[in-house]
Amino acid sequence: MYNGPSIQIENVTKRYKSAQEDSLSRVNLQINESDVYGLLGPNGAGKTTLISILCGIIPPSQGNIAYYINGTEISSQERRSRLGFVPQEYAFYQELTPKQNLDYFGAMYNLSKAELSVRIDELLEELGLTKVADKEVFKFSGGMKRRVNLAIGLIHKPAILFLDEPTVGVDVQSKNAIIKYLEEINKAGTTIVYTSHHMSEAEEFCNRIALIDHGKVVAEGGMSDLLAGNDASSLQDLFIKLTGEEYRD
Ligand SMILES: Nc1ncnc2c1ncn2[C@@H]1O[C@H](COP(=O)(O)OP(=O)(O)OP(=O)(O)O)[C@@H](O)[C@H]1O
Repeated sequence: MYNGPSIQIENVTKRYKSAQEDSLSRVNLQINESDVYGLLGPNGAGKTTLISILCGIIPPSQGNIAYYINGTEISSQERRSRLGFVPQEYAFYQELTPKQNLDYFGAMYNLSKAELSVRIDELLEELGLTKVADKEVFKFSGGMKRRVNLAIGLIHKPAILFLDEPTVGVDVQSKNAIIKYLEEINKAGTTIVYTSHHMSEAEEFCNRIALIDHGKVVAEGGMSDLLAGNDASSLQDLFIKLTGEEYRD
């Protein structure tokens, strides 16, 4: 399978309007097609800022990002249909059902009615939501809501999927189901970029990570190389070694 670069991030810097400091400073990273790539770091490190820039929600102040599929750079017009984003906040309408939500968000992409209907049934099935497909989402547990959020980000079968804390606030069963599903779509060819505060989850799930602190990349590489190179017994151990034990409130 081709495994060239999927995303090239060059010198990306972000300073929010009216901020005194950069939230990201000269970030350079390469993410490859087969990667499950973790953006990790303490509170306020710049993870959400970086993932929001990568999926095009906010612009960088400086720097450049290029996206590739099978070695060909994708144009800015194509990005919307090839990139997918699952935000930390719920991105759906609580008073609608999963089916209605997926219909609504699916209509924003150029899918035919028939294609959309097949895709919705497929996602509901794969994410264990078929039985509740016609119930309003506000009645759902945290885990079910997370799975609806995920289904919406995947409705157009993106080649590159960004997820900001996709398993926050869910029980072990839903967390397991979400990670297993993401592993499956990664094996089938989807590049995954994700942020998380769950170190054991990230250690198992990601093959590569960038550790970010105060807007800068402080470590980057393959999970096992990084652990061995820093004499760390676990990702949590590495994290504490490189970012310290002080609170980041
Ligand atoms: N809209 C904004 N305007 C000004 N500053 C912001 C804005 N959003 C984030 N910041 C600042 O940028 C820095 C990075 O924030 P960001 O949310 O990217 O961190 P994070 O690593 O995702 O943190 P967390 O783990 O708490 O979600 C922080 O200092 C934050 O206060």
